[in-house]
Amino acid sequence: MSEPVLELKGIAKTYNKGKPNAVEVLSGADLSVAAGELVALVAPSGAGKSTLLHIAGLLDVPDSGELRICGRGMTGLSDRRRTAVRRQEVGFVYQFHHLLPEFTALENVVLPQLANGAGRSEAALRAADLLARVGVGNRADHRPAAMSGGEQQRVAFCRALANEPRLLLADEPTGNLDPATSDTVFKTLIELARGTGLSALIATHNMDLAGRMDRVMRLENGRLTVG
Ligand SMILES: Nc1ncnc2c1ncn2[C@@H]1O[C@H](COP(=O)(O)OP(=O)(O)OP(=O)(O)O)[C@@H](O)[C@H]1O
Repeated sequence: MSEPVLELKGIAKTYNKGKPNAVEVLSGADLSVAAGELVALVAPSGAGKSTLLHIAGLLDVPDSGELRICGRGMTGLSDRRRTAVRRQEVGFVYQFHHLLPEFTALENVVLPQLANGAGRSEAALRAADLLARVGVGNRADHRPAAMSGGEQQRVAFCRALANEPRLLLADEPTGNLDPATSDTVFKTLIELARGTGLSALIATHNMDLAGRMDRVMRLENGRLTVG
């Protein structure tokens, strides 16, 4: 069997450590996500979901514990190496799309590829293909403000997958949408993930949506348990 794409072992994180306002958020979180596996992350508000996703995506560092991405240990890596791993192996989707407002949908999906060394025409082809796959090919020349919330979020998925990451991390990716749009957009995300064979850890409050994934993990009291 191939090695896990994401492995967390004993991850601990306390904000403002040693101060009177210290907040212990993670206290030994363990998780392993296999290649091609889609895992839902459910947690009460404030339980540390975003903190966990930021650590898994190399945007934050734990106080202790071990993080491995695609079999490689991340402890002690320089900022430069961490940025390179994040750019190549990890895609992020947030609750709000965070697309660049002055660029079109296509350009928003092209730019991360250029930053990763791709040529312009190759990047444009891939962007157009991704946009078509999630049903917004006809919005490629629109700026974010001229798209619906569901369309903006579909473009955000494409941007997250632009550099063919092995791991997708999503923090309530449809939390900002009405229930019907959320449902169709979430389905699109799952189909896209399944179609590209990537692994994903997707936080959601919606148990119905979580149930469509391979496994549900619950974050509570600083630890992860089977949901
Ligand atoms: N930079 C910070 N400094 C101090 N405390 C923080 C910081 N970031 C988060 N926290 C606290 O850590 C806890 C976990 O925050 P986090 O954002 O990870 O939770 P969450 O599960 O994503 O919450 P929500 O579902 O409400 O978005 C919260 O109590 C929060 O107030």
